[in-house]
Amino acid sequence: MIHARGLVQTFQTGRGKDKKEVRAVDGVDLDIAEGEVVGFLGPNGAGKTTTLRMLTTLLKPTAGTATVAGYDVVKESEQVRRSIGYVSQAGGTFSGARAGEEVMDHGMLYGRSKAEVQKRGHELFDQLQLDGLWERMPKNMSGGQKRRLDIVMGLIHEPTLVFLDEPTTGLDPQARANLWEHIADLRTRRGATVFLTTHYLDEADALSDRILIIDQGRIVAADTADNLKAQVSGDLVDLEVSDPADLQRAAEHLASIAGSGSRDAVQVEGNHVRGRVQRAGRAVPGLLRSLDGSSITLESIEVHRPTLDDVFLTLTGRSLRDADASGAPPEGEDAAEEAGRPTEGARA
Ligand SMILES: Nc1ncnc2c1ncn2[C@@H]1O[C@H](COP(=O)(O)OP(=O)(O)OP(=O)(O)O)[C@@H](O)[C@H]1O
Repeated sequence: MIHARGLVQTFQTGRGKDKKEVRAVDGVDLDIAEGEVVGFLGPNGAGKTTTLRMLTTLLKPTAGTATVAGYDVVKESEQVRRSIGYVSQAGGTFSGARAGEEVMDHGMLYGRSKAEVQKRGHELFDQLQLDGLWERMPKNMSGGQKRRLDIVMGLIHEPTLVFLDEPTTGLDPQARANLWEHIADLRTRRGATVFLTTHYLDEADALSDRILIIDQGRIVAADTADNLKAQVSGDLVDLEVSDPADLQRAAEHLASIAGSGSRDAVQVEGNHVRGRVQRAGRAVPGLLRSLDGSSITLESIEVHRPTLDDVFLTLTGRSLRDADASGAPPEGEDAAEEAGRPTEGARA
């Protein structure tokens, strides 16, 4: 469904001697099969949107090739646009018509009959909790309602390949949960292929069959959430020691079952000692006995299964939450080769 080889996108930023080149996407290979839901995860500025814009034909690659639904993104961009649904991060601008009319126009643009679009449009309004808003002007909708209308527009022509750029950003928790259900449904009921970017770890985890992690323009991991988590060595054991004088001794006990067994495998912070332990569920009872035997008392003990953030930390040495590409130039400067962005409001 989606295949890319060596995709690169560079942007020129700054002027005169401050001029520099940003490699927003730096050699991305992708293979996404029909019916897969793939989560594209990475910190701000990692290159997610830029990759998506190349795949949806909005930006011409600086180098590399990609086919989407069997069509070349550069040579057959029109066919690519006809074959996909796209919900951009920024959302669309609307013409000033009522929401229902916008949806009707958009669906009919794709050659669907009026009756079909009307039926599907009302269904989507219902499913995305926009019921009663068919006659409302988008400009009089709340941010969350407008976001959901963007999603209706991206899905109205029943595409079997859907690109969603941070679909749930700006939605309240209930609308978010509702949209998750809808995305899961796209695959199970309609057999659609979904490629979604997100920086919400829980979202990627809950929805995706497979997760691609991008950092600084490069894919650093591609696997199921479970397999990625299995790469992180062990569960995090967090001991809170009652008496700070016992911290170093507690650290030695934890180190004896953690990672390489060396004292470096554990960290001390405040009253806490933390380290990664293989199969903590089995190792912890013995640890508690040995701490007890040394008269070290604990306030608490917690065991955390690895998260996708731990995966990112293991791969890059940074936490996904703090890994925003600092020092990156502001977006929108001197965009290179904007490849014929469709008219405002039109979604491919
Ligand atoms: N038009 C542009 N001109 C200059 N630099 C750009 C442009 N668009 C993106 N960049 C830079 O390219 C890098 C990748 O940006 P991109 O928007 O693809 O990241 P992202 O992973 O989607 O981030 P976010 O989660 O914040 O949307 C960033 O350093 C960004 O500042």
